[in-house]
Amino acid sequence: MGKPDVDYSIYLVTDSTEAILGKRDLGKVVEQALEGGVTLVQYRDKTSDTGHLIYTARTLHRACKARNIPLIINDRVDVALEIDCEGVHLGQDDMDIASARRLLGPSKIIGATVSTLSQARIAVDRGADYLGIGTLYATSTKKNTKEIIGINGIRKILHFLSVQEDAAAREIKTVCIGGINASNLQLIKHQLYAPDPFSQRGITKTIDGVAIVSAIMGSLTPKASSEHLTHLFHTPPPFSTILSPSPSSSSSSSPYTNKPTPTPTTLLPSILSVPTHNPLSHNMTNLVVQNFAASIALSIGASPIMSTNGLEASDLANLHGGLVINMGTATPEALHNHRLAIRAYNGVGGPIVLDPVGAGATGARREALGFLVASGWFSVVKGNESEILAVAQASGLSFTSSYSSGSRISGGGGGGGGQQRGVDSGSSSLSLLEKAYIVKKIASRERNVVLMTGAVDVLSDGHTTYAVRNGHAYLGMITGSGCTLGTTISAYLAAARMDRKVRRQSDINTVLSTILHYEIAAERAASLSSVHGPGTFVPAFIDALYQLRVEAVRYADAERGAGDDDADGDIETYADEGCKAGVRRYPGTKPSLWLEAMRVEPLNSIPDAGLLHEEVGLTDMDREIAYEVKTDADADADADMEGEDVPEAEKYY
Ligand SMILES: Cc1ncc(COP(=O)(O)OP(=O)(O)O)c(N)n1
Ligand SMILES: Cc1nc(C(=O)O)sc1CCOP(=O)(O)O
Repeated sequence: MGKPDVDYSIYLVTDSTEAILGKRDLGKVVEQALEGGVTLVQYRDKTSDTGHLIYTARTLHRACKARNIPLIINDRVDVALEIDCEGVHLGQDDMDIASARRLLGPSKIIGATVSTLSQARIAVDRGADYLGIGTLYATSTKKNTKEIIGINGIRKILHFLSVQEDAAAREIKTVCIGGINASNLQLIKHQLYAPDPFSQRGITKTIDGVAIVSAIMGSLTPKASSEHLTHLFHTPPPFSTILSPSPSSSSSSSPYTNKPTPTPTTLLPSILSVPTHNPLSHNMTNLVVQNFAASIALSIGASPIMSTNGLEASDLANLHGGLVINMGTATPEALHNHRLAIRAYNGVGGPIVLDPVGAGATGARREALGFLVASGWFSVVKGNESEILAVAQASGLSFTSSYSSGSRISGGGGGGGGQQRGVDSGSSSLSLLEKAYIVKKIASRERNVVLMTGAVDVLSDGHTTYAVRNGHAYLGMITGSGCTLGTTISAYLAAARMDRKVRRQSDINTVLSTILHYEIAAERAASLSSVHGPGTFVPAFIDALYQLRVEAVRYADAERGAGDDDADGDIETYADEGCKAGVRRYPGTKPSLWLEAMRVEPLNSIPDAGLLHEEVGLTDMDREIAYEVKTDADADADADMEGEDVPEAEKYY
């Protein structure tokens, strides 16, 4: 008999302990889970004697066979042989795979637990059919787990398998295990699909399924729980619905070809969407910039709310706004609130901007970043060079520079290897291509937009990468210009999702529009004769943000043919006193628009030439992230952030 074609998607691993099963009958619970759609069952019983194991295994096998679902026996090759079920699952301390294969023959399924690259390699070589990779997150179901490897540990093993020469490694099935439940399944699946823009194949391995114990066996309604988990596995999370490309589309034609360079015409709709929809910009930002951020949001046509209370985040998330999480002055309590808000916005698909202020400065901040990254998904991550390098590390990436110093440039170090001192950006020793490579690699892995700010901003969504040369040095001399760019991006993303014309465009174009609005406003403000330095720059900058927004509305109106200052529609709404002042000062907006001042360079070919070194072992950060998730009880932020000793943040652009 040939090996069955196995669907690994929802892999039920049973548990007979009272803590999970209670007084219920194992067979009945498994029956209900089968009704709910689990696709594979493993009988795992660590305490019963052999007679009982065989008796129970037979009962379960009957139930599974009735639904054409394979039954796997944990640890015990003898029991599997005796009842002639479909296979076994073997841990590192169990019978070795090659011996099991000899006993069971080629038609049986053999799974192996792995938590390291070498274990994965050996399991493939010895003929395993699938790998149970774990422990993903710590779980009370199994207290003696050997190593909590977190998302990054699983990513490394998947990546390792995908770059092996042999098809056996590349094609072996994989599930992950440990702490998986309905609240994290979609995020896990999303995070473990990590296309590699620099891989010849364009796409790297992802998991074929999730192995679950307590979320089904401990449920009072195993059928409903299995149905729900099945649904979640096959449904993209709310936050990813506008992402592209899908895994299938990426394999046929390369998704990494760059789109045409944006033009004022293509960017204008997203500029207009903010005043049109007046989106909410929900700021969980640092103490230093709250006032400034609110003023900036108002000036671009958004509606700011500076709520740091996680308990009201779900109400706010339902108002279709955008959230900014800014770590500038994060405390343990703030992190706890951030996690609540991240979950609320992810739950409804609302955009979130992460501004990891000062993430490279201290261990506490790196931990905080790990905590946030493990809490959910961010539409955009923006930061200066050292902050983005810290994000790379939290994402399990480390880089070796071959262009500049030849040194290791993994996360947290400022300026190509030095320690970030404050939260200011410091100097850089990375070349533009190195920055582009790093930004593209993270964006591709996280499937979001990553923006590294600096004299030249670099942004990428993993497919398209741009360098933006607009802006003015005064932005780097005032407090909060980086933070308030985050606020501006949140409003733009929210407006894009509310706008029929912009909704389908990729987030990178929305972020690009935001940067251009922001930085061309800075250029304009700085050029005024009334501006003598950073002090006079600030009010002029707020004015200019406002004026550019008004001019864009007028320009669009003129383009549509209305042409006069008293036109109806959008123009009527925004033609207030300040608007008229703006127009008097900058007449002749038709037919040209300030967007024509954009200095955007598409970075079409970023070489792979040894820029990246992906670590093969687990980093301390991986363990930290895994630890943060394991304690998931939401009260855990407190202890983790003890010892925060960084002065209140001043964020320089
Ligand atoms: C799918 C899957 N993956 C991993 C395990 C763990 O197996 P093992 O290492 O043998 O540990 P115990 O289950 O025996 O505690 C598994 N059972 N299933
Ligand atoms: C059986 C098992 N093996 C693990 C490993 O890491 O090898 S973790 C685990 C228990 C998973 O239980 P739950 O889904 O309730 O978290």
